[in-house]
Amino acid sequence: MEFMKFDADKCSLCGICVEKCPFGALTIEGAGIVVSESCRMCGLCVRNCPEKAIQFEQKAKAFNKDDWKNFLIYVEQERGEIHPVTYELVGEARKMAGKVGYEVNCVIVGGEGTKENAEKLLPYGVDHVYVYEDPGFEGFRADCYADAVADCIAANKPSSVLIGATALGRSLAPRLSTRFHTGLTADCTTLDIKPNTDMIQVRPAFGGNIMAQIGITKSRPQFATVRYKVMDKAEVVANPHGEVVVCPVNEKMAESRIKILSSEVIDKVKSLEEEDVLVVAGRGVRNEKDVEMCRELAEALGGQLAFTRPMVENGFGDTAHQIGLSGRTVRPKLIITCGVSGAIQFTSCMNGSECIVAINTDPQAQIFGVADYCIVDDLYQVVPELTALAKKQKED
Ligand SMILES: Cc1cc2nc3c(=O)[nH]c(=O)nc-3n(C[C@H](O)[C@H](O)[C@H](O)COP(=O)(O)OP(=O)(O)OC[C@H]3O[C@@H](n4cnc5c(N)ncnc54)[C@H](O)[C@@H]3O)c2cc1C
Repeated sequence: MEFMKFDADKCSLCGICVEKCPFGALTIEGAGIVVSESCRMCGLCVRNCPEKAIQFEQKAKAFNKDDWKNFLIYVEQERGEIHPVTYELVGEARKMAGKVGYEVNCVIVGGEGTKENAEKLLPYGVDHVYVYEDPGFEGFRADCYADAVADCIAANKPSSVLIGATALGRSLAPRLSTRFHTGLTADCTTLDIKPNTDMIQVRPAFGGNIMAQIGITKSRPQFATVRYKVMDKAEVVANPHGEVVVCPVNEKMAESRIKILSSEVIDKVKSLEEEDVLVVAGRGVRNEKDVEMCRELAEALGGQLAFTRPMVENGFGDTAHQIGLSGRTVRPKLIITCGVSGAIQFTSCMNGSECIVAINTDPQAQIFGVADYCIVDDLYQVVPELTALAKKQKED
């Protein structure tokens, strides 16, 4: 551990630090103390050392970027299935890896069935999938999952680690970047790589007013989380060449301080990102009753209703159904916008949709710049007609 300093002359190898460490991060090896990535810098060893032989070292040691190579992607599992954001991360990593000659590797942690899931990644051109499978990893717990991924990072020294910006990913990524005393850029929307292997990480900042380019230039690995549905999914390759590597799991690694007393599977509601058809109500929709008119169209098409930000702010919908920089990014097969002007904060998060239909009375509305079908008309005429057509088609 780069930030802990041991004074071998003062250390009597009494073992008190090893005993006091709540994370099992210290071991006596030979004539010295070795600190692993499990160290959380809690300082208990420093406080308890009778010889004052341990100190925090504030300044980072010189490091060589060339010692850290390749991409590592954290593979999230959700009820035994690989989260689809993983394939998007693989796709993006493969593009960047091609520019600097890196491998694209993955790490997957979980209980029974994890190795089988690991095999599913090989057709997408992944070089190695490191598997940490143990009954102790059944169900996500941030502490022991972080131990396993940290073990993989320490063993393989990746230059960049990509994690989905999901609820679990957002819990795991900062824990890992803190352990390795390096940077994390959360919620990236674009990634690229320079010839010197520094990633160019772009994300909205200051509430979406600017797109910031962030670089982690003085440490490795570079951690980034990426929102689901922002990047293209990896394509299957013609000649997969990768391999699954089963990594040893010791008892300590799979041990969590979080005990799951009971769990209940709740009916999964499709998120906006997973939906194939979306109807968006913008400020051209005047009141609650008219919002229901748009909902009826969404339901007739077998999809969901979404909103622009002003509509959420006015209480017509919840934030989980808001599209845009301060909401969700979506790429459905069909999106119909009703009374939406097409501000950049909205369009930048839906312009990857396969088919965009826009209804707006203003022929100059910006939304028509990204739409495949432009309906310059009153939504109060068009929406009921579309709903009637969709219902009729269902019946036929
Ligand atoms: C930092 C920041 C972050 C933001 N994040 C988001 C975000 O995440 N999501 C988001 O949506 N916005 C966001 N915004 C706000 C964004 O800039 C726009 O203000 C917003 O998207 C506009 O919403 P709107 O299109 O519903 O309303 P308006 O811009 O008011 O557009 C209403 C449209 O309806 C049309 N219309 C009116 N009546 C009818 C009718 N009868 N039939 C057909 N068309 C009609 C009008 O011609 C008009 O074009 C953000 C802004 C900032 C500064």
